[in-house]
Amino acid sequence: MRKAIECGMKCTSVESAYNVGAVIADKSGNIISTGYSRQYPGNTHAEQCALMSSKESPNKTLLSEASMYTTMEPCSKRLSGNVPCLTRVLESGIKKVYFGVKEPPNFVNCSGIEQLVKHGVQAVHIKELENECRQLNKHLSV
Ligand SMILES: Nc1nc(O)c(N)c(N[C@@H]2O[C@H](COP(=O)(O)O)[C@@H](O)[C@H]2O)n1
Repeated sequence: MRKAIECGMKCTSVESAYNVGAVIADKSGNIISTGYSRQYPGNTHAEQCALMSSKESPNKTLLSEASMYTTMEPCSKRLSGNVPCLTRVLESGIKKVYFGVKEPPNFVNCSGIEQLVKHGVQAVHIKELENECRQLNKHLSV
C-alpha cells in the first residue's frame, strides 16, 4: 500500500476528481504494475491504469493469483459513463483487493467494496494507512 500511496502522489490534482494510486502484485509481493489517476489520457482511474499496464508487464503472473492495492475503494459508478473500476477488477479475475479509504460521498455513492465482496473478491481495509491515503486528497478536504 505504501507503493500505491507513492503512485497516488504522482497525480495531477483537479477539483473534480480524486487522486488515487494503485498497485497490482503477485502472491510473493512482486509488483506486476502500477497506476495513478489520469496517468493515461481520457480521465483514466488508478486501478484502470494499473490493469492496462499489467498487460505490458514482464511479470506474467495470472491476475487471478494477484492482488490489487488501491488507496481508495474501486469506483462503482463513473460520472463520465466510462466502465467502473469495479467491473474492470471483476473482469480481470483479481481475487483480493486491499484498500486504504472508502470513497467519501462527494461525487457519487460508491458501493465498490460491497459489490466486490458480493462477487467473491476478498476486500481488506488497511486502516493503519487510511490517513496517509486520505492525505492524497487534502486539496478536496475529504
Ligand atoms: N477508485 C477511484 N480511482 C480513481 O482513480 C478515481 N479518479 C476515482 N474517482 C471516482 O470515480 C467516479 C467519477 O467517475 P469519472 O472519473 O468522472 O468517470 C467517482 O466515484 C469518483 O469519486 N475513484
